[in-house]
Amino acid sequence: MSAITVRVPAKVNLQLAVGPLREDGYHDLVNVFHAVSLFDEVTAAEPLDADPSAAPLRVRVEGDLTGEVPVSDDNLAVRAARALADRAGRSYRADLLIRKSIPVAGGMAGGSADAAAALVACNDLWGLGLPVEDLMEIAADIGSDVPFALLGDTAVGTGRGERLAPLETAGVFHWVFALADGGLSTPRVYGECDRLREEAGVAAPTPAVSEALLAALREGDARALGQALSNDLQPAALALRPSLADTLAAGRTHGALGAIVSGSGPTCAFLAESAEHAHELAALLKDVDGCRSVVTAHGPVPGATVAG
Ligand SMILES: C[C@@](CO)(OP(=O)(O)O)[C@H](O)COP(=O)(O)OP(=O)(O)OC[C@H]1O[C@@H](n2ccc(N)nc2=O)[C@H](O)[C@@H]1O
Ligand SMILES: Nc1ncnc2c1ncn2[C@@H]1O[C@H](COP(=O)(O)OP(=O)(O)O)[C@@H](O)[C@H]1O
Repeated sequence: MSAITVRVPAKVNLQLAVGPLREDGYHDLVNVFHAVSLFDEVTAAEPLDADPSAAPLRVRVEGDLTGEVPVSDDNLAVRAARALADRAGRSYRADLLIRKSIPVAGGMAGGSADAAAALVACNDLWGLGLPVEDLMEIAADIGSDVPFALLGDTAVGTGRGERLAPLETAGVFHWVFALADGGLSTPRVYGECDRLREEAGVAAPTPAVSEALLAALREGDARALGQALSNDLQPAALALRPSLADTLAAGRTHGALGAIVSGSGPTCAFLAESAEHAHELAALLKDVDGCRSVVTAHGPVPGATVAG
């Protein structure tokens, strides 16, 4: 096969419990990931030119507002492909094309998604046949959120978020995402979370999964899920981007079952009662100040998958 395309979802964090800062610079987490139907696509193709002096891995990015995405070796998809080639012990070549719909630096793990998609696409293109367990290991070295983009659906991540256990869920949940202008840096938001805790004299709690959240997921109870959503990074994201408080308030006023910053933000996630309610809510939210655009999506959906 000379080109493989992989579709990979964004995530929203249903619970993000942030524990103490570890010596390695990461925080211990309980991170309940939920994959939603907002997708990037990554195509890995055999390079057409046979120039041996050309870079073995090249990347192009298409889509709106992709200015912040590096097209160098720093691109997470390139880093993932390189790590896979290193594991296979050979200098493989590929041209990667990323079609981005997931907001950049938006707290929806778009870069991690592209890395996971590149692993699946190159594993196939290069005929390596590595099992998903091996891809998971490589994924965790690229970033804490990358293993979940391989797995998809709904799962709880512990450690720095890379150790995953799938969660039982029932039914479909309907979401509205309010995308903001500009991104927020993940390390900066974690740093602000530590600073706010220090300022308030509050010790970081040991993270624990919410039983109410697990029950809501098991029962497919959107109303209970809306009540159980929580994000310890939200106060930090709001401190760095105060206008998000207005976006969240607008969603609640318009009847969202739950309103939360997605991960490190600045995307805000709203849980709706139905697909119809999600579309109504989206129409009402699109004129809120500071909101660049609004998209609807459902979850859970599978992780990185070769397109048919
Ligand atoms: C906050 C979350 C929630 O799912 O995602 P985003 O909302 O940014 O997408 C994740 O924890 C982001 O995971 P990811 O974006 O993969 O981060 P990594 O590359 O592993 O780490 C980037 C930086 O974030 C901080 N970091 C990340 C994970 C973690 N458990 N503790 C941390 O303190 C560290 O400063 C680290 O250097
Ligand atoms: N393929 C990629 N897509 C998006 N961002 C990337 C990618 N590769 C590297 N990056 C860098 O990673 C940063 C965070 O990206 P992203 O995963 O979109 O955000 P978040 O961590 O908030 O979910 C971006 O600002 C960008 O500089």
